Amino acid sequence: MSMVVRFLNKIQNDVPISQSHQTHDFHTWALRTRLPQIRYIALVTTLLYLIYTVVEYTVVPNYNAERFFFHAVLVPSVMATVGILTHFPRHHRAMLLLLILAPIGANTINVYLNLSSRYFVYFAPEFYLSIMWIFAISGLRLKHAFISASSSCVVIIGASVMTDLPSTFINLHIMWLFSAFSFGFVCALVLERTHYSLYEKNLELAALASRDPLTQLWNREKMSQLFTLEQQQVAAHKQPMSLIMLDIDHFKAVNDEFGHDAGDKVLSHFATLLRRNVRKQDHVGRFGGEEFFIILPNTDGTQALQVAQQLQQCINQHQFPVVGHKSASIGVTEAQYVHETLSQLMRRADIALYQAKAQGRDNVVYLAASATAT
Ligand SMILES: Nc1nc2c(ncn2[C@@H]2O[C@H](COP(=O)(O)OP(=O)(O)OP(=O)(O)O)[C@@H](O)[C@H]2O)c(=O)[nH]1
Repeated sequence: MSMVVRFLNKIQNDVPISQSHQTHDFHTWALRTRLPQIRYIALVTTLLYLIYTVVEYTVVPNYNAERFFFHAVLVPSVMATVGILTHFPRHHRAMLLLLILAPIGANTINVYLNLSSRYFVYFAPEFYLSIMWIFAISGLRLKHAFISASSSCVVIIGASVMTDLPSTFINLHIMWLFSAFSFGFVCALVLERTHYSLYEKNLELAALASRDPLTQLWNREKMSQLFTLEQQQVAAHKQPMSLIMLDIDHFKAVNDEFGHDAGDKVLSHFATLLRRNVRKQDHVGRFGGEEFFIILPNTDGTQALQVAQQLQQCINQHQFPVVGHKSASIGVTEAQYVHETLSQLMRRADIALYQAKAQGRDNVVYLAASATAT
């Protein structure tokens, strides 16, 4: 079985998921999108089993309590539980386990109740429907559906060949099982691949929606989200957090003298320079125009001031395309308290930036929260 699972992993990874964490993210995302399907199919299956109980009562001459328990109580309650568990993310593993085991159980019950009875042919379609249900209807991902369907087939075929049913009938029965398995498998594979394309498109759209197209830095909305996430760390671990705001000096002159395209190139170079000279955990964004800002998690004001001074040095030493040397004015501040908003922090950094400009540009100014407190 492990070889088969490895094979399935390979097919899925050809999907083409390259990194394992991305595979994990995809399956988490895919499960979220399939939850309504799992919920409603579980509900419909529960109801159909109850109807089936009534029909079965009219078909089987010696209808007994055992049949009633399996088809009116056990299977419907398992499926109803699956449906209910879809509402509780903490229990999704248990839900999936039940969803994998339920069809194996239902098929084993069918084998137990009907295989040796002379009415077997009437009940055989349940096997074929069940295999299709596992792959194409249940909402299970390919690997889990494969485990559930192949285990069911082992039980069904194993029990069928041991009966004294005519071999021609057994051959036909296995043929139908094989057909249901093949159709179901292909259907689940195609569905999973389609899901993965959707997931990739989703990622692309999310990336487009969160980046500034010219510099590829985060845009303001994304910076806001990142700030909120970092704030949770600040609250949880009592870590400091700082903000740096940068504005290229006399940028209008670049556009006026060298044209808008040259201005764009300077902006892109400036963005790359910032990204390369901060830590991986820092978030660099473009505020619009020639203004940039950096969120520095786990960094106090003094450290942020040092980072800003290093950035100022890098900018001064850099030769920008077409225009050569450019400088920037920089405002620095530290978050004052846990619930300070990004706008409040930016306002303070902006005041510091304005002071840096007022002091003749190419300057770094640090503004403590207490300096603006009223
Ligand atoms: N090339 C280019 N220019 C832009 C872009 N966004 C804004 N600008 C220009 O950036 C310039 C900003 O100029 P100002 O705000 O007057 O400031 P400045 O000339 O940099 O002067 P100081 O900030 O006072 O040093 C304007 O000329 C805008 O047209 C952009 O995406 N590309």
